[in-house]
Amino acid sequence: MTDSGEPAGGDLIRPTPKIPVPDDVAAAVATLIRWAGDDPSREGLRDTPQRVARAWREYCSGYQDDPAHHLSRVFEEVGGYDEIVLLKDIPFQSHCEHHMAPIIGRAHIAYLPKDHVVGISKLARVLHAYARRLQVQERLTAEVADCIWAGLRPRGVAVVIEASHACMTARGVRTPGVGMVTSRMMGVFRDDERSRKEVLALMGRG
Ligand SMILES: Nc1nc2c(ncn2[C@@H]2O[C@H](COP(=O)(O)OP(=O)(O)OP(=O)(O)O)[C@@H](O)[C@H]2O)c(=O)[nH]1
Ligand SMILES: [Zn+2]
Repeated sequence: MTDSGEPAGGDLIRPTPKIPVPDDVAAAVATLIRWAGDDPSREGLRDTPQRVARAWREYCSGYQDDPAHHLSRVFEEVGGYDEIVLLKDIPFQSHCEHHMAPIIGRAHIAYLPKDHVVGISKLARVLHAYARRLQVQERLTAEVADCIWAGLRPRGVAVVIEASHACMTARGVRTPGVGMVTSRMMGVFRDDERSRKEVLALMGRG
């Protein structure tokens, strides 16, 4: 519980603020509903264009988030710790840029520090800042790795992302149960096979 008596992480479960939706955005959603075969003026759909528009602001809130900013505060007093730091199994949601359909997955993000570390939650914040945009999984993986590489200047970065794409499971080829795996290895994790094996083993992908 926080000081105000709310459950920890309460700001994540507050109702979405009712930001004003521009008329043309709501009209576009109403057009889509009509095109899908329904009547946007019927009672159950009356507020849907505004709701959908606000939902999309939330799904795409990463455009208002500067990923590099999350890595600006680092800690140097880590008792000489110079082994792998791994944040494993981070759940995330994104949307594919081809169909704007959900991408749901997990990321494993590791780095080998040189002389400082970052607060561990910041690795997840970097992931979400890029995931909450229209994406392809390859670019998401590369952007997360590149951001950590540039922001922390570590000896190595390894990012592995496993995800399921609703554009493949719920439509199109309709193949449920398939997962896409992408990875980006930088520094020692790219150049040294032993380090790469070690980080992949820690990720459970040895
Ligand atoms: N490489 C990659 N492809 C993706 C990702 N998300 C979606 N796709 C693919 O993007 C492709 C878009 O292909 P198009 O032929 O233009 O679109 P489409 O006719 O809807 O294709 P189908 O999904 O095969 O029905 C599809 O093959 C999707 O599976 C991603 O993150 N990475
Ligand atoms: Zn897609």
